Amino acid sequence: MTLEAIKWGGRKLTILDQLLLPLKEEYIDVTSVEDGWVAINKMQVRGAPAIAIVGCLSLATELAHGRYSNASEVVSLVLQKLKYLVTARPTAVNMETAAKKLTSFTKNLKNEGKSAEEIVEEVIGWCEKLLEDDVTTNVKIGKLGAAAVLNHIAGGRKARLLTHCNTGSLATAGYGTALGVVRALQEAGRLEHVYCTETRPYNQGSRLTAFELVAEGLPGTLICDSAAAALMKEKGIDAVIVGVDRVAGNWDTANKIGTYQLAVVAKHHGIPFFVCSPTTSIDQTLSGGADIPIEERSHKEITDVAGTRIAAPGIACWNPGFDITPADLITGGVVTETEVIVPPSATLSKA
Ligand SMILES: CSC[C@H]1O[C@H](OP(=O)(O)O)[C@H](O)[C@@H]1O
Repeated sequence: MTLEAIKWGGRKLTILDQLLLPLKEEYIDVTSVEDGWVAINKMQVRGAPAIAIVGCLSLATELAHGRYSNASEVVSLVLQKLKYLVTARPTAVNMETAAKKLTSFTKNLKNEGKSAEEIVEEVIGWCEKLLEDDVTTNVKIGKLGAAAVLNHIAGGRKARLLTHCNTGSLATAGYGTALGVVRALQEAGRLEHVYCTETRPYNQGSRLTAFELVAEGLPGTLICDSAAAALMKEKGIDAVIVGVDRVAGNWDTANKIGTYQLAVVAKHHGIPFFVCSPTTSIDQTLSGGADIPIEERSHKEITDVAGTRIAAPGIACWNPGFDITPADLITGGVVTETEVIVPPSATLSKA
């Protein structure tokens, strides 16, 4: 069974409220672009592919339930709403990529002389396809990533992995990216164990990945973020595998805060480090990781636990949501739905 974080049926959108997991499984209605923006910004839905899908489907449901007098009205509404959705969270590029593609798709429809009703229908269809295509993309990433991991394991042994943050069914339309690779290894009978970090401060690992591992019967163990180096030294980890929020043209990669230190430690231990990236997360407009905008999140995520302040009053905080892993540390490669690319600067050898 895979968890369904995004439900689309009868032109209505409901999403699993990830702020309540794992204690409550509750779906909320998203009836407008404003609802979609808030759900993304508050992280009721999160994960780069899921952000784009929910953003676009929030537009689809709003369009489906509106009335328009002419094609120009629909087109300018679509363009304006897409610009707004891109502002909900800055680091993951997927919403921006989808907005660029849908903007030019919509403009073309008008140039072809389509009516308001036809444009509405085609835009809705485009958004629905984004949802459908994501699962297919993830399954391909899973297969390619599993084969790439197994290439580093001699003698038909099963894989022992470490993953960070949540990249599974909850972060995508289903199956997942890095967690899709874990799933593919399990399906092939080649997964021995997967360790997941708790992923402070939002705890995507302990709240979401652990929830998915338990729900799907995958052999998993939760560790503190600070146990990662000891784990690599003592538990015979074969590969570290993570998702991405944005990959720059030179393969520098933005992902959840803490990813960079895992890549440094993996390199020290001679463990291949993989990032799983749908091609929609690759931003060729940026030449390097320094150009990727990093989201800073509320200090409350560090100072408070479950609504109760635990940090010393008066302390200053710094809470970047993401960090940049330089291309030379991505020694296993960037796994997309079409290929595995090892950045030319990445070499796997023990420090
Ligand atoms: C499959 S993308 C998952 C991606 O989402 C994370 O960020 P957030 O939970 O803040 O949306 C993260 O960096 C993951 O790798």
